Parts: sequence; C-alpha cells; structure tokens
Amino acid sequence: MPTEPGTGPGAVRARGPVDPRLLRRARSVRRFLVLAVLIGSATAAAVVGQAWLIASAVGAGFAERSLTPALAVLPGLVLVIMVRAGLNWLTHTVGARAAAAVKSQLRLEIMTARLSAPDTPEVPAGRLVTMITGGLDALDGYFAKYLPQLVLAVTVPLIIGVAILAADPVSALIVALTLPLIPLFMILVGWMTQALTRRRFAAQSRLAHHFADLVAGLPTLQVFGRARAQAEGLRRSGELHRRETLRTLRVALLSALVLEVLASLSVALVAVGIGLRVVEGDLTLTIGLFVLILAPEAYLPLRLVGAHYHDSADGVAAVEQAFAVIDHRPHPEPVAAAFPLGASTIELAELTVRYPDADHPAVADVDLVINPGELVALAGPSGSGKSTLLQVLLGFRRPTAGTVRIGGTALADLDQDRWRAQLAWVPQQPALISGTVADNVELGAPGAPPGRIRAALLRAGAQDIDPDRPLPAAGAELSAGELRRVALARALLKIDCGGARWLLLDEPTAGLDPDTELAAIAGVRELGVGGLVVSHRAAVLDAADRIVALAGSSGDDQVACPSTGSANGGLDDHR
Ligand SMILES: Nc1ncnc2c1ncn2[C@@H]1O[C@H](COP(=O)(O)OP(=O)(O)OP(=O)(O)O)[C@@H](O)[C@H]1O
Repeated sequence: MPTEPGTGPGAVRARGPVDPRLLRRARSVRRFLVLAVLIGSATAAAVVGQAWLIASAVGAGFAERSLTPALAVLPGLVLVIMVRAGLNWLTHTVGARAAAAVKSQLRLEIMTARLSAPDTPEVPAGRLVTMITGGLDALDGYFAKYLPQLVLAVTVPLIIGVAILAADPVSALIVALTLPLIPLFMILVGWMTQALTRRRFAAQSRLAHHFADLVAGLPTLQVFGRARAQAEGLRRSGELHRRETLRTLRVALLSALVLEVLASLSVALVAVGIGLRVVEGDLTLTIGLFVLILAPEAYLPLRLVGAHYHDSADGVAAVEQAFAVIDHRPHPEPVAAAFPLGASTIELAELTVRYPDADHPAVADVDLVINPGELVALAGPSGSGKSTLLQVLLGFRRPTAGTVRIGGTALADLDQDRWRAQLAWVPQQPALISGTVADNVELGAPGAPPGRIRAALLRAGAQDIDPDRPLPAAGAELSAGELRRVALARALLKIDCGGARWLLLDEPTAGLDPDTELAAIAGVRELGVGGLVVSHRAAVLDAADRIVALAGSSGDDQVACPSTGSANGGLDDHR
C-alpha cells in the first residue's frame, strides 16, 4: 500500500519555506536565493522610483496646469518600466534554471537510491514513476513563482515602508499595522492547504500505483474473471483524485480572494487618511500621490505569496516524497573501505530481516559461513526467507539485526559497486533487455568475445538457443526455461570473463527438463566458484558441497473458505 507523504520512510515535518536538505544538496539553490534577494531589492527600488516619477509629474502638472512635467518624466518612466519588466523576466529565468538543476539532481539521486534497493515495496513502481515524471515538476512553480515571491515579500515591503515613512509617517503607521494581517491569514490558510495538498498527492500516487498494478496483473485478472470488477476500483481512485484536486483548487482560489479583500481594505484606510489631509492642506498632492501609489505595492508581494502558496505546497510535498526514497537507501553513505582482496569468506552472523509491518521476521537469526569455492545450497520451505537472504547479500536490503562480513569487513562498509562486481546473480524472475540473446549474455562481461559467449551458453545448457536470435520484447518471447538458461549463461560469463567470484542463484534450474538441468549444473560446477544456490531440486542439492536449510515461520493459520454456491464457476458438480 502506498505510504502517504509525510508518513512514509524518511518522512519529514514541515521544514519552513526551503527544505534545508535542498540547500545542502544544490549549489544552484543557494545561488538562486542570493540572486533573488538582489533582484528583489532592485525591483523595490524601481517601484519607488516609478512612484516618485508619476507623483512628481502629476503634482507639478496640477500646480503648473500643463502637461510639460508629465512629458519630461516620460523617458525616465519608460526606462523604469522596462527595468521592472527585465527584472521580472530575470526572476522567472533564474527560477526556472534553479528548478531544472534541482529536479535533475533529485531525479538522479532517486534513481541511484532505487538502483541500490530495487526491491522496495514501501515505494511501489507506480509512485516512483509519478514522482520522477510529473511529481517533481511541481518544483517549477516552487522555484519560479513561490520562492522569488517570498523574497520579494520581504525586500519590497521593507524598502517601500522606509520610503513611505520618509514621506508620510502617518501612512507608514497604518501600513505597519495592517501589513502583518496578511501573513497572519496566510498562515491560517497555509495550514489548511498543506494538509489538503498532501492528501491530493497521496490520491494521485494511489491512482498511479493502482493503474500500474492493474496493467501488470491484467492477464491474471482476466483468467480469474476479475478484470471488469477492477474498473470500479479504478473509478473510485480516479474520483478520489478528482475530489482532492478540486478541494485544493477551491482553497487556493478562496485564499487568494481573502487576501485580496484584506489588502484592498488596508489601502482604502491609507487612501482615506491621505485624502482628508490633502484636502485640509496638511499634505502636498505630490507626497499624497507618492504614498498612495506605493501603498498597494507594499501589500502586493505578500498577497502574491499567498496566491502562490499552493505552488509551494505542491513543491514541498514533491520534495518530501523524493527524500523519502533517497533517505531510504540501504547503505546511505557507502564507505569505500579497502576491498578484501584474494580469497574471502562470506560470514552471516545472527542475521535477521523483518519487512516493515510484518508479524514475523522473514529471516531469523541465521548463522552461515561460505568459504571460497564452496557452493552452498539453500533449501527450506517456500516463504522461509531464501530470496530475502540473497537480497541482503546483494546489498539490496539492509538486515534488521546481525552482520554480514566479507573477508572480515562488514558488507555495509564496502563499496557496493565493487562488491556487486564480484557477484554473478540469477534472480528468480530474470530480466532481459531488448537485443539479441548474445547481447543479453554479454551483459555479464561487456566486450566478451563471441566464443566465450557461446561457451557460457553451452555451460548453462543453452547450446540450442541461437546467440543471434533477436529478442525485441526483452525476452518476452522466450520460454521460462530458456529465459533462465540465458540468465544463467550471463552469470557464468561474468564468472568466466567478468572477474566475478561468487555465484548467487535463485532457483536457476526451475522449469528445466532433467537432462538440461544436469548439463547446467555440470556447467556451474565446472567453473569451480562458490556461492549460494537457492533450490528445491534434488539434482542441485546433490551437486552442492553443503546443504543449509532455513526453517519456515509459522504464520499460516488455517482459515475456512467462504461457502459460496459458485465455487466451481457456477457449474453444478454431480460427482
Ligand atoms: N517485499 C516484501 N515485503 C514484505 N514481505 C515480503 C517481501 N518479500 C518477501 N516477503 C515475505 O518474507 C518472507 C520470505 O520471503 P522470501 O521470498 O525470502 O521466501 P523464499 O524462501 O525465497 O520463498 P520461495 O521459496 O517461495 O521463493 C515471506 O513470508 C514473504 O511473504
């Protein structure tokens, strides 16, 4: 089940407008923030200049009853307006560049984290795809709109406030008293928006996850006659997503309206005060106009922060999800310990692995030593943790307790890439790439000569498979037994030509006929390397140097079947 943002692994609380983990990672973010402050200050100065030019032109025009002052300031005014437009463009460009740099770095880190722990049920494939594609694009709004606006909301009111204070302290007091109301309302609206955005993100991820699962399981669902029933579930997920999106949009629009009304009332207060004092002659028209033009500009950046808040909430939710995956790496800081050279021993001591929320550990207190060149067969009932143990050895899953040592060094302290270079692995469900059979075998030792590829196929009992046979659909057109033999040939080539020293095989001969199975086992033994082979097959167990059996966990309570009249598909059984 997908974990909701903020509740998953590595979930975080709200960390302010800029997540410090973003700042730590991206130099571009820090540069962006400095630039944003400079641009913000320049924008505020341009606003003050523009207001002064307009106010002085209108004030002098009224006093002289002529258009000459207005014409005199026109070139200056055009220049200031162009500078403001340029600064605006610069803000967006710098923001878009920062967003692109951060997204690309986060995508890379997510993929690196996923590659180091491919079997992570906590972050299903559907959610990962949503995150890496559309999910992280939420950072565009965050960097291009929200963060620059946040900087403007600090710099512009400050500079404009000083200008108003110098021109008319009374108006400055009104602005100073009413301005804080906007952030106050923004915080209230923000609390609501944050919760809604997280719910919307969760609904979006659930929909993506549901859809991906459905597509993957469609053939099975069809055979069991449940394909149509899934349409209702999918409709419900879609409906939930629609409702959550509309709710977020409604709150975003209403919050913008509230802030708009508040700012308008505040400006009206300033305007009434100025109007009365200009009529009574306590204030010149030029100063009055200057303050009147500046006052709305002091509220505008804060109002726009409120309007862009949902961009920030989307961006923050995306970043939280990204860091939940990145921080979930089994070996977050790989220490490049000196790699044990020469013959090394694999030692497992009191190894325990428990999946999140599982009642029983998948692997409990396993002690095992595999000496160099020794092929150990791992047997045990289905579900007793054999594949999980291989996952730990591959560095894909971190043990809950106990240690794994390679030549005396803890596996967690080894450079994972160098360790995996020593392993030749055949998983229970091997994956092939599009290309030829030879291309797939060659993955074991890139650049291996064709003769060695053919020899590897022969060793794997796959001499009947043409190395030049094209596999356009990544092996989908091979039989289960052929697929396993090609994967085994790939692993054997890695031993023969690629420098690997250990075999990790998960049911390598399942689905093979007895003769082919014997040929494949002989091919494996011929190379003389050791490792761990998970198998239930007598031929494999016989060929191993030693058999280690894992005890199954006792979590299978007997539950009665529901008594339905249609257990046999609606047909009457007359036996
Ligand atoms: N990703 C996962 N999340 C949660 N539980 C899991 C996960 N993978 C395996 N398990 C559970 O851990 C236990 C051990 O599974 P594992 O696949 O290691 O067993 P196995 O001995 O290899 O089984 P088999 O012989 O059927 O392949 C099982 O109870 C399984 O349900």
